[in-house]
Amino acid sequence: MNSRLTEAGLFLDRVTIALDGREIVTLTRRVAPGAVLTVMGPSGAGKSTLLAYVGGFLDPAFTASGRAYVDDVEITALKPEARHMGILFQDPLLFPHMSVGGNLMFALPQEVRGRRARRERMCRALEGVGLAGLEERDPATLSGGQKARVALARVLASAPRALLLDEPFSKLDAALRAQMRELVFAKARESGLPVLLVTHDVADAQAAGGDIVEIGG
Ligand SMILES: Nc1ncnc2c1ncn2[C@@H]1O[C@H](COP(=O)(O)OP(=O)(O)OP(=O)(O)O)[C@@H](O)[C@H]1O
Repeated sequence: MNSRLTEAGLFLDRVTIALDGREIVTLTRRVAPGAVLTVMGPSGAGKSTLLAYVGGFLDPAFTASGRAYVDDVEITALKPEARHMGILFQDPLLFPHMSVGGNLMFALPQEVRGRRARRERMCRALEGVGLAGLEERDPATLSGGQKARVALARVLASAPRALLLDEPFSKLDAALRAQMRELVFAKARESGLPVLLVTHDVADAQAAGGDIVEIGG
């Protein structure tokens, strides 16, 4: 049954999402490890809805058919937490009552055992986004760019199998935005993570360098 699934990455097989009987998304795409599929289209077209489908948190108002796979494993019926998706939104959504390090520790997989190993993993994740030494900081004291990096480090620390990015750069100014997207795409390549990127910004799509899918319109 799985004979056609011979490649790693994210595979969306005849995914159709409908709202009130009307199809708003229909697509078949493969996203290779480290590659980015950019999802564009007008407001209300269904871009975030597609991410919700892949993440497993589609609102019951929608109906969906088709299948989703990560590394040849079907995830269509799995609960969100069993899909291991790394999700970034417009806002970094850091836990305000935890230090930067605490935010990362919280996201580490349970398989990373022992205080020392967990701390080491957390420090390495921070270092990986250029924020070594900031583990004790209160997130409220960070700049917007630093918060975005912590959010990325937290997602990467969770050992995701794919990244779902919903306008993650849109609140950053132009220079930071360019830096941040380069960092995200570099990390995705380094970790071999397929990426679904929702954006309105053509420059994001160009920087991503992968396929672009247009929804709606
Ligand atoms: N929970 C929900 N119940 C019913 N309809 C919804 C729900 N969430 C979204 N919608 C509708 O589904 C459609 C797709 O919404 P979605 O948020 O996916 O669009 P989008 O392309 O991401 O838009 P934007 O670019 O503005 O973020 C819209 O018509 C929206 O009004």
